[in-house]
Amino acid sequence: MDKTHANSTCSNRPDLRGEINWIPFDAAAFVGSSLRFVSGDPEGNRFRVSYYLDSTQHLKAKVWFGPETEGPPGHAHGGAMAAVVDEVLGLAAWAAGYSIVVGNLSVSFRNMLPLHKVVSVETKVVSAEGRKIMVHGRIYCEKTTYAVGECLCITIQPKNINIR
Ligand SMILES: CCCCCCCCCC(=O)SCCNC(=O)CCNC(=O)[C@H](O)C(C)(C)COP(=O)(O)OP(=O)(O)OC[C@H]1O[C@@H](n2cnc3c(N)ncnc32)[C@H](O)[C@@H]1OP(=O)(O)O
Repeated sequence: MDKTHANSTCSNRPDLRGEINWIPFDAAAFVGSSLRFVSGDPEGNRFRVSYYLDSTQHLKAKVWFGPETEGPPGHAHGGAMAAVVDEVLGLAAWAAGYSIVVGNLSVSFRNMLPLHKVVSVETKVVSAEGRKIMVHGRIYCEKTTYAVGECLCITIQPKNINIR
């Protein structure tokens, strides 16, 4: 059997269902419909994304990396992984109640991510000091970590961002 078809959680099918105890999170209802770059095209060939909150209210995402995310042959572009980390970790801060933009993003690429793969993204708001909200996260599937991110978010006045 093709290894990539060996189990349903890492299959080639864009199965974006959440895991047990994850509840769907409607990002557009929360921050508006501007998040088109990563999660705005659920039928497209770049990314397909579903958001969830886990039982501890941490934001999670299931992400399919489609053929248009290609960088190295057959694998995701580092910028594609960074874009996912940027959106998901930034959104995690919003989901935790902070109106932010991302001020600084660090992404460490740990393994090449095959195209057509569904992976998970986990997030955790690790600190909030003044206007600085630090969010950590990771793109992974089962025991494989593809990228690790550290995202410094800076709070802004909600009136300074036009949510639509
Ligand atoms: C509805 C939207 C939903 C979005 C969901 C999230 C997903 C998308 C995530 C993104 O991609 S956001 C887009 C990419 N980010 C940007 O375009 C941000 C561009 N930068 C800015 O707009 C400003 O630089 C920023 C609002 C971040 C800060 O400007 P301010 O003038 O408001 O703050 P200031 O420069 O006074 O800094 C405030 C504090 O933050 C710190 N800081 C600001 N920018 C920083 C930075 N880049 N790195 C480290 N620290 C930074 C700064 O040192 C200072 O620390 P202290 O209070 O301790 O002195």
